[in-house]
Amino acid sequence: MELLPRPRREIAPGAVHVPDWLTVQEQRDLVTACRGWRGYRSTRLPNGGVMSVRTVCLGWQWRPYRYDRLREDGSPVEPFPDWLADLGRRALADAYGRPAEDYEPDVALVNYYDATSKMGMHQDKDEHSTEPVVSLSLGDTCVFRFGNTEHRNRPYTDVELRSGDLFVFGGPSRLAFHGVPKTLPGTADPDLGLTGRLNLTLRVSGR
Ligand SMILES: O=C(O)CCC(=O)C(=O)O
Ligand SMILES: [Fe+2]
Repeated sequence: MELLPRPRREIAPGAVHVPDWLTVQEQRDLVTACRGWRGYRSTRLPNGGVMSVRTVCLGWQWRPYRYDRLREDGSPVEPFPDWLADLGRRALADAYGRPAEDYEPDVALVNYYDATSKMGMHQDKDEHSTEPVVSLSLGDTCVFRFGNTEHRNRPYTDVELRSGDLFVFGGPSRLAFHGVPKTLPGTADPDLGLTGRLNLTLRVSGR
């Protein structure tokens, strides 16, 4: 039960957290869409590591560290739907308080976190574009660590991202290191019908 409204907050220049941005119905619809996308899998990294999140890409396949037309098994990538680009424009406009008609995201990473998944500190730097990243969270709350553009260590700010929250990072924060040190299992509203956490990041590939 939400008691205190959480304010919109600029975490760093160009990095804005907008709590409770999605309505409950929009969250349900997004969960349904996420269930429809096929091929969630743990990404294997060139250093031999395997990510603990399971990911499906839309529009372009992220194959660390580049975007590709095809998935690893040669199958086609799920299309990036027009409605998701519309949602991205609305998100950007609300986060920055300015029109965003020219924002044209063409790739999304949809990450599923189970109770033990995390994501290490990294930069989203495989896009050939300086356009912002739009992040939408569903299900379990997580600790989202938003750092600086220099390195993966302090200073950083830990932000709780809950279901329905929007986070946008662009401008001077576009290449800030960020990660998810943990989720808080069991915090999702049972009515959402999602065990764990989903995060969508909308990006402009620049391809
Ligand atoms: O799950 C999140 O909130 C962040 C995901 C992320 O940083 C990414 O997909 O690059
Ligand atoms: Fe990222």
